[in-house]
Amino acid sequence: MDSVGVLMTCPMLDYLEEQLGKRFKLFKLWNHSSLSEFMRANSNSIRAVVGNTQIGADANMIDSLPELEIVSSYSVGLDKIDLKKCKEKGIRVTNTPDVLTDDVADLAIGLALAVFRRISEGDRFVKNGLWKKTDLELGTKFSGKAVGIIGLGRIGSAVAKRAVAFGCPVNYYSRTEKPDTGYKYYSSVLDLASNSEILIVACALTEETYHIVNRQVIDVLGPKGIIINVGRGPHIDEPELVSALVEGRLAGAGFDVFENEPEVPEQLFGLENVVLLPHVGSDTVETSMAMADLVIGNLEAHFLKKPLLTPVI
Ligand SMILES: O=CC(=O)O
Repeated sequence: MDSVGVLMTCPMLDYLEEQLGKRFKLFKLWNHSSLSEFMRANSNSIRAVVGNTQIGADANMIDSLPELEIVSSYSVGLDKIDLKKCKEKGIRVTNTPDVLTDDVADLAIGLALAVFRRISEGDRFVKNGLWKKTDLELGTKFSGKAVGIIGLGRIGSAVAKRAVAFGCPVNYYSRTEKPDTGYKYYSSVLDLASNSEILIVACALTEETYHIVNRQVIDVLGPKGIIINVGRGPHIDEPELVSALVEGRLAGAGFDVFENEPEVPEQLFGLENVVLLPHVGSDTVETSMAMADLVIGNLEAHFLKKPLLTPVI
């Protein structure tokens, strides 16, 4: 397979780069300053693209690669891939589900705890020597709070399971009610928010879920409410969320994702009740390796004409 051209769109994991380099003819897009020159010279050799949450395969890229057969994404999210175009052109698509579910769900609960119990704030407080002068303000209990989950897929269900272990009643919104969950279903996000004390966004980003958390949702969650986002930045109307936090119309928030990563609204930097992470939901050693192995396994399966491990298309 070492003559098969595989294009990586941006740096991901050293292990993935090494392993792809051992098996395929690897092209690294970020090493080329002129995209058009790169495409002119190499587009006919590239049969696979490996993208991620930053750079996937948009319509432009797909159209520039006439020999493209497969997009193997180093992510579970597919929002950076033009799926419609892939379908039209018969290009296969794979992602990395399941292996990252636990990590993302762990992080959602971690962010909730960090916000409710002031963990990041307390860390800054101690490191800045403030403990000698005063006490950290009281936190808020997390156990038992009504948790509202947007999206009860793999990750949302794993978040729900963890929330139950904290004694939290679980509510959820999804397009359709899931049978036999034991959780309370709401067919509107607005109703979910008005019946929850913490809202956790865990759904896929699609046209329907863009800005699924808007001003109205924020307002019904109210000044005691907390929002956690481990989905995608564009799930939330970010300027509205920032205003709500700055004006005290929300109690706090924890974000792993933002609308224009790696840009983060600077108004959030001074807010102690907001915990910010650089999109690291699946970034553990164990999970990153497992994701890389899936990316490679899907490519190998495709070029050996075997069934894909985790096909999307
Ligand atoms: O955000 C992470 C992913 O989609 O894998």
